[in-house]
Amino acid sequence: MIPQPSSPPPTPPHPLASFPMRLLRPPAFCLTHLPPRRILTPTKMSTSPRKPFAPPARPLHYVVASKASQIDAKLMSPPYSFTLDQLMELAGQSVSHAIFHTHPPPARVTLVCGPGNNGGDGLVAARHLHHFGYAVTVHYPKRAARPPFEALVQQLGVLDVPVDSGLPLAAADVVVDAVFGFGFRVAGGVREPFGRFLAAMNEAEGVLLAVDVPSGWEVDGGGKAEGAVRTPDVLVSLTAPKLCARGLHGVQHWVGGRFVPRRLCEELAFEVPEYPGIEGVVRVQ
Ligand SMILES: NC(=O)C1=CN([C@@H]2O[C@H](COP(=O)(O)OP(=O)(O)OC[C@H]3O[C@@H](n4cnc5c(N)ncnc54)[C@H](OP(=O)(O)O)[C@@H]3O)[C@@H](O)[C@H]2O)[C@@H](O)CC1
Ligand SMILES: [K+]
Repeated sequence: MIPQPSSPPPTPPHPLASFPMRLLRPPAFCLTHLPPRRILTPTKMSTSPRKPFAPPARPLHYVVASKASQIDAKLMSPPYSFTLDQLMELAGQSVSHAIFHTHPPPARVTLVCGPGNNGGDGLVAARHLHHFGYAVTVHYPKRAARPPFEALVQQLGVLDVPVDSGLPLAAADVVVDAVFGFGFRVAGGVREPFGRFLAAMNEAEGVLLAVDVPSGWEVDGGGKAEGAVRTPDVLVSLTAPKLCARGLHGVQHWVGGRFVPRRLCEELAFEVPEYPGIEGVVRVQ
């Protein structure tokens, strides 16, 4: 008789053997299954090939100033119930993202902020740009002494972002015009001290980027106040482009503000563009 090798003792069943397999698989978002993270340095970002621009499939919808303020008022009333702080944060963040796409850091950005909400958008953008690695300077000649503007200036102070009241403008690669938006009144021209700041922006070197509306331009038409800013190199329209942006040539045009409920678009009969992926801004021209 050939001795048979003694068989190993039977392995006891795994405690989870009867557990459904699909529950044992790691979920798709499990961190251990993500590919190793690539750290992008500013240099790598600025040299990476950019996606070619494809115009949007749907035609852009332009709004007049009265429609823009109606949209704002509705957004801040029930049932939409946004606060001004929220809208300003979203607007300013969109501007900072558009700057990142058009002019990645490292770069110097000078923002000129006006007395109203357009200026507030500039203050918010300045904070985000600081965190993205830009060298930021703010010029804010007429500070609004009310919420949320005071807090926005304090937040810049904590980051050591200089907030200057006067001129000359700090030298910059990108100059941001956040002086007037759809609240600008063309009658009577540009009042001081803003006339001097618009003139300084027109003389400044660097890319000129306008927030929502080029300052001094008639929002609803082709007119401009004397001393208005020149045609910007980049325009970031907020929520929906204003009528004065129609027919602009040679301007890189972005729209920001990916938060508008479909129901509001239907209620007020306006359209917003489609946004790619998780972007809060989209280039439309
Ligand atoms: N959902 C969105 O899209 C959101 C949009 N938001 C942003 O708000 C912007 C609209 O803001 P806004 O209504 O405060 O008006 P804005 O254009 O900043 O200017 C008003 C100031 O300018 C002054 N002023 C006027 N004419 C003048 C003149 N000729 N010469 C000198 N001064 C003049 C006027 O002074 P006043 O005549 O009242 O004395 C007042 O102080 C909008 O474009 C967008 O950027 C977000 O923040 C929120 C979400
Ligand atoms: K502006």
